[in-house]
Amino acid sequence: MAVKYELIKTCAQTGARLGRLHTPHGVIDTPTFMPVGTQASVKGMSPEELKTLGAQIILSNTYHLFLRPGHELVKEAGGLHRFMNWDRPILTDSGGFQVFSLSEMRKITEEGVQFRSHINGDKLSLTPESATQVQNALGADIIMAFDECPPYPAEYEYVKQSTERTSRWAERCLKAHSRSHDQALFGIVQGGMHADLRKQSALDLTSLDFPGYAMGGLSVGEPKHFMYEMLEETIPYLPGNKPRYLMGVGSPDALIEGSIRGVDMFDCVLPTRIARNGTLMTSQGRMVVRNAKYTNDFGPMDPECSCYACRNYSRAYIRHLIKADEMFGLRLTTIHNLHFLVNLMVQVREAIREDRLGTFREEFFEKYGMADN
Ligand SMILES: O=c1nc[nH]c2cc3[nH]c(NCCN4CCCCC4)nc3cc12
Repeated sequence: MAVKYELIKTCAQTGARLGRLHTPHGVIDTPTFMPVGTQASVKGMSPEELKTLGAQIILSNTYHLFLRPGHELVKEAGGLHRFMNWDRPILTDSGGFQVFSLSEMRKITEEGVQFRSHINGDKLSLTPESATQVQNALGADIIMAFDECPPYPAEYEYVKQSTERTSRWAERCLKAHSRSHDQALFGIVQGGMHADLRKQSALDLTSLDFPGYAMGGLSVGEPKHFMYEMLEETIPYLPGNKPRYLMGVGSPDALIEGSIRGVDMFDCVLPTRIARNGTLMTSQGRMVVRNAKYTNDFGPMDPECSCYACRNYSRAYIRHLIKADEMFGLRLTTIHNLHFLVNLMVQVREAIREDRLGTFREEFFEKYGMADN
């Protein structure tokens, strides 16, 4: 098994676990946050800067790379690691979610999904087989089964049909997955906000014995407590010796709450996306550095932060760069936000090691201010 999960310990105070995920391109300490590099680049970041801030694995998107530049070109370049000069682990999402969140004119059948490219309107399709073959060509260490992420809200009957189809698609992905690479194919549990459908989906997928399991269909606009409830309804049916990946989740509160419930892997565009409009995650909560009140503030963005941006630049300078539309400003806010979440997971792992993640949660929320950001 080229990708192997090693459970180190479970937190005595919560259901969190400390682990290490071994992959062909290196080891990942879990729980982990994965920066998102949708089009084979974490926007504005060099691989060296990502390593300096502590990123151990990054995510890229099959949908985007399938549309542009095409998986054949990436394969010809020697695969995604070579193409983007990132020699650590990569995970690729399978494309189903992006088809529904980005493309026009979609048609979903048992075969797969037909859609129009959001770039040039070309009529395209993805199936469990083709999405798996594209990911085999891209060469990520961890690839995802092709699934449907039902919209929220959705009728129970629709979610039931969609979830059962996703289970059939998962089996087709396993059959299509070429074993010639050392890639691990993870299954994605669906089931909407319905405990019975979540349980059935987990049982269907674990019967196929994937090396890891994602929980999809969440972080789609539902209230956060629904998401946490669905984690509690799903995780008991997933094997303890395999990693659990909560897709699309990246606010500080959700990373802590998800870790407490036994999630090992997270990804989200949130830190990089809000950085590009000058919003920062700091130990004192969210801060909009382009706000006029920072015009003459010559202190660091976050006094408690040790990132390159906070050690070398002031709020006034970064505010100026953003107001002046200088690229460097957004690079600094991105460096900070990514470092903030990667470092938050360092603290979460430390708290698990010391059996005090419940206490850490209280202390963090006290300073950061409550959830939903
Ligand atoms: O069910 C899923 N299957 C495959 N990939 C997914 C990716 C997902 N990403 C999200 N949520 C992303 C939410 N994100 C929050 C910050 C702003 C942009 C949207 N849910 C997901 C579910 C899935």
